Amino acid sequence: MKIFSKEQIYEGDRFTIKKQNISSSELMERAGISLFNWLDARLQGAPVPILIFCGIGNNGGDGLVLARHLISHGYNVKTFIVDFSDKRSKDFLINYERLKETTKDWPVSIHSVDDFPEISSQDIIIDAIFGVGLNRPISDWVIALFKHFKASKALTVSVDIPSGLYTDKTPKHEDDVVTSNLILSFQTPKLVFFLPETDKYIDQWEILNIDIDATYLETTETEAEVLGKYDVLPMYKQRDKFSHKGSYGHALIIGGSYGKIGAVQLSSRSALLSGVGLITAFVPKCGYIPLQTALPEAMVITDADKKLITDIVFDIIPDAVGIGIGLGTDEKTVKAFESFLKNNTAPLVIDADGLNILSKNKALLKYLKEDTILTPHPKELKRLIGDWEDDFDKLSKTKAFVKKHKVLVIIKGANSISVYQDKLYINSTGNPGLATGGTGDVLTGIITGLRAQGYTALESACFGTYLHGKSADLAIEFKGYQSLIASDVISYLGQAYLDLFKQADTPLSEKEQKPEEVKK
Ligand SMILES: NC(=O)C1=CN([C@@H]2O[C@H](COP(=O)(O)OP(=O)(O)OC[C@H]3O[C@@H](n4cnc5c(N)ncnc54)[C@H](O)[C@@H]3O)[C@@H](O)[C@H]2O)[C@H](O)CC1
Ligand SMILES: [K+]
Repeated sequence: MKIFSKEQIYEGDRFTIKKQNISSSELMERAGISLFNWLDARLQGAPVPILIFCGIGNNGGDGLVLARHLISHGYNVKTFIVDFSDKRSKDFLINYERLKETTKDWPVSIHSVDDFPEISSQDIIIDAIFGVGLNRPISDWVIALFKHFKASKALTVSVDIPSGLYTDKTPKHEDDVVTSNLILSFQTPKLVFFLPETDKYIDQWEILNIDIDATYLETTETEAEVLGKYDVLPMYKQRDKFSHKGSYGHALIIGGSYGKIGAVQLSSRSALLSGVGLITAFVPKCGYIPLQTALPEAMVITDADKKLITDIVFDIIPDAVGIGIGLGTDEKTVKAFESFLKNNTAPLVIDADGLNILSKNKALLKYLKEDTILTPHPKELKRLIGDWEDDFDKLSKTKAFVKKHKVLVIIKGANSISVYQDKLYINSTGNPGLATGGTGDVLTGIITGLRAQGYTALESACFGTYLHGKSADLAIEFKGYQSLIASDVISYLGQAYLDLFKQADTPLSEKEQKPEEVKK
């Protein structure tokens, strides 16, 4: 699913209005009706007090449309105008008048703390104060209103985006944003829904369709995309009836040091279960017996040294190499890594100590072949690209790094982001159960395995992170968050593949309804 920027959202509005020959207030009507349909389907006419707080721009306008439809369907609604500016938008004003026609009374205006209404924990707050148009610091009394919402403990539903959240920067203080329980966002999720620093403002979100022109949605290139099952499914490569083990590539995992052989075992096993035809592990001598015992399907090549990798030489021709897991950063290993980088021609995935060696020896970056995949967690990324001011700065610095070195970087985290050629691909699977040792080794193994099977760097990164997260999602249903270990993620990889072809068995939600159809 594409993530449109604020400018692209406004452009999509203009395009749709022109192409469908509708007015901007008709588009706002759709937005308000989609909110109404969503709420009505859940509330089923319940007389719960609904307090709608509207700003003076189009986000507020959406709130006014919602208020009108709820009121005319008999709901218990109180509408407030948060009067932070007298520059009311045209469509706000149209709907302000329309609401008056419906209720025969003006909504209540709030100008200061003295005007705040009492809010009970049983009420529902609709936050339609600021949408994507927020562009400067918010007045103190409006921030006090956000705090008043929070103190009430009422269920809070934000229209489009929690008020106070910018689309392109991180808020300075936590109190500057409405604490919302649910965001009903129009047409496209916003990038801030997926970033670690803004995660605390995002509880649940749903996308409401407002029929923005389909051609515009399809043809507009976006900076970011969030990848779900139907985005990765076309990447899947079917297996051919007459294929043999040579058809699915030979992956080589290079890593391990004394006490860290398990990492190589996890990576190699993951590569195997990702579907690779052959797997070889290159380890120090101490890894020979453990690997041959625990993973009989793997071939093992050993370094001359017992405990460390000191010279990476082998006589196989791998289709992809994953290097760095459990490797250590001993001087001899650094030398071996350097000479390997200079000579390697196979598609490459670098993780863990491989990344740490690169960070300490930036001169080695020039040896990275195009489309090398780097899989840093945030600390490794910081060592690689330097510190950042906020998540947006982190993304732009990563993009610059990716462009300069012509590589692909996967920023690992709750929503792992693959950064490639100026674009961000956000993974949608995974859960906090993955916060445990070894899961990164598993990811490296899966991605190396896919790469060896002929998936492109981008496909391997996107499909690999998807499968990795999906395995964990399926595994926790039986293991729970606490007891999930990296080996479980590998065990459920087969289920994650099978799940790609399972049909959704949930009925179509209101999201798929035509927004024009107000339910009677
Ligand atoms: N395609 C869609 O997604 C549609 C979305 N809609 C809704 O429109 C808003 C965006 O509306 P806009 O009028 O551009 O902005 P806001 O309502 O978010 O902002 C209010 C208004 O206030 C000014 N402003 C910004 N920051 C401040 C501040 N700190 N203090 C005072 N005033 C401020 C700003 O200049 C704006 O004019 C979107 O989120 C959706 O809810 C459309 O209804 C349909 C299409
Ligand atoms: K809002």
